[in-house]
Amino acid sequence: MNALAATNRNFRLASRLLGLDSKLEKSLLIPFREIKVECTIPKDDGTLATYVGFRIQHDNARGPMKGGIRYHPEVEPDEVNALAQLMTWKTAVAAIPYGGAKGGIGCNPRDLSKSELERLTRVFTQKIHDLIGIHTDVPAPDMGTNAQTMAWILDEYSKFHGHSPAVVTGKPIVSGSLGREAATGRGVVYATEALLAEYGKSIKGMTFVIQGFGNVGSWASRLIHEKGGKVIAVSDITGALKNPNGIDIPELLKHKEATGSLKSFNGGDSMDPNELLVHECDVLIPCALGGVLNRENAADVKAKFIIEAANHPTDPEADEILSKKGVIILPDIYANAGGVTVSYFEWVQNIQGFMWDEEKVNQELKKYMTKAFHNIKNMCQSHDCNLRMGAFTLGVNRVARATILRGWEA
Ligand SMILES: NC(=O)C1=CN([C@@H]2O[C@H](COP(=O)(O)OP(=O)(O)OC[C@H]3O[C@@H](n4cnc5c(N)ncnc54)[C@H](O)[C@@H]3O)[C@@H](O)[C@H]2O)C=CC1
Ligand SMILES: O=C(O)CCC(=O)C(=O)O
Repeated sequence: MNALAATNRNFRLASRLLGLDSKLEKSLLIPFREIKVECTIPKDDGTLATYVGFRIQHDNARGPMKGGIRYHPEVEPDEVNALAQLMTWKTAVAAIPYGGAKGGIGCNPRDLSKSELERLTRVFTQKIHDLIGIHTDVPAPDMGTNAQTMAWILDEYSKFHGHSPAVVTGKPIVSGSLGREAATGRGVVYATEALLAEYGKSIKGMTFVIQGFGNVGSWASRLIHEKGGKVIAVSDITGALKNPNGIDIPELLKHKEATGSLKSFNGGDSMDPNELLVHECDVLIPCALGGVLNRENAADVKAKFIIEAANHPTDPEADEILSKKGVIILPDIYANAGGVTVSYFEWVQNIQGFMWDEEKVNQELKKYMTKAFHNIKNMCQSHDCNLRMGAFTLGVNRVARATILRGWEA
């Protein structure tokens, strides 16, 4: 099932549990604005290349729209639409005053030089600068983008509107927030701890398999390792490796930093990346692409818990198979909300012109993640549903209430 159909399906199931009427359902589902732009840049060799960029602004009933910008060859409008909608429910689950948006450019950032990436980011910003803003839509990093990308967007945007650090989050520390780079991975760990505590378990001594070793996957791995969890398999686009005794994550981070790859690390054996998702473990954490758990592999998954650090890693068909097997899934719109929560702290700091220390950022993040988990559990009890529907009903209900209060449902 494609990402948008899957997201719409989860929304409709939640809407039914909440008893929303069809007019309100429609107004919650239809995106506010869909932007598509062609970005032509000179390549380093003098030829011209054109890339298609999107920004889908889904909903602003609860505040400015918020969400990352992804650079990946598979970026296409339906998926960006789904990701934008997920942001609307995620910011509501996290109880931060934002709506949802997402953007992306169809390109392979690994094939572009740094100066080509800078030119592409600046052209994209020139095309959308009038449609984003501190109180309208605030982008952030996602797959294939990082703090440097955000610094280029800020610089280009500021040429048109004056210096405006709060127009993007996930920026370098000079005007960003301490703790933002680690925030999604840290939030994943807080969420995992909250879930495991329900089962009388903790991270220490449990086995973890992690798909993706970029921003989210590497921070989640590092923090799990620090807490005594055993990361027994990891993968990225360059390959996968396993070690039943636990991978030395600090050494792997050094190896990745030095070589740019997981390949030829001597602290583990290489493995088939497709086997990674069905590898024996206590906790599986997908931290890369959407739809990786699907009807082809769901029946073979051996993990007892799945923490959705990636956005929409589980196809609805897989959801059904996994839930019949008794696998507990912590859904993306909660599990990876640490990133956007610290983005909110960054935005607040930029607007106030006052920087928090890292301890305060992490303490506040833990407070928001813990509270959201308990709010989700309450929805699970009152609607007799699983964690995904608990999170969806929580998020959709908050957005529905704001929509009605603003008189937008008609
Ligand atoms: N960066 C953030 O703050 C947030 C990211 N997310 C989600 O987390 C996921 C990862 O994002 P980031 O870590 O920021 O991206 P990133 O670009 O820093 O890292 C992505 C990682 O996935 C790996 N990867 C790509 N294709 C793969 C494949 N076929 N098999 C295995 N690994 C593969 C890459 O090699 C890389 O290690 C995405 O789904 C993103 O939407 C969610 C919330 C916030
Ligand atoms: O930090 C943000 O504003 C958005 C992060 C994001 O794109 C996501 O949570 O999927």
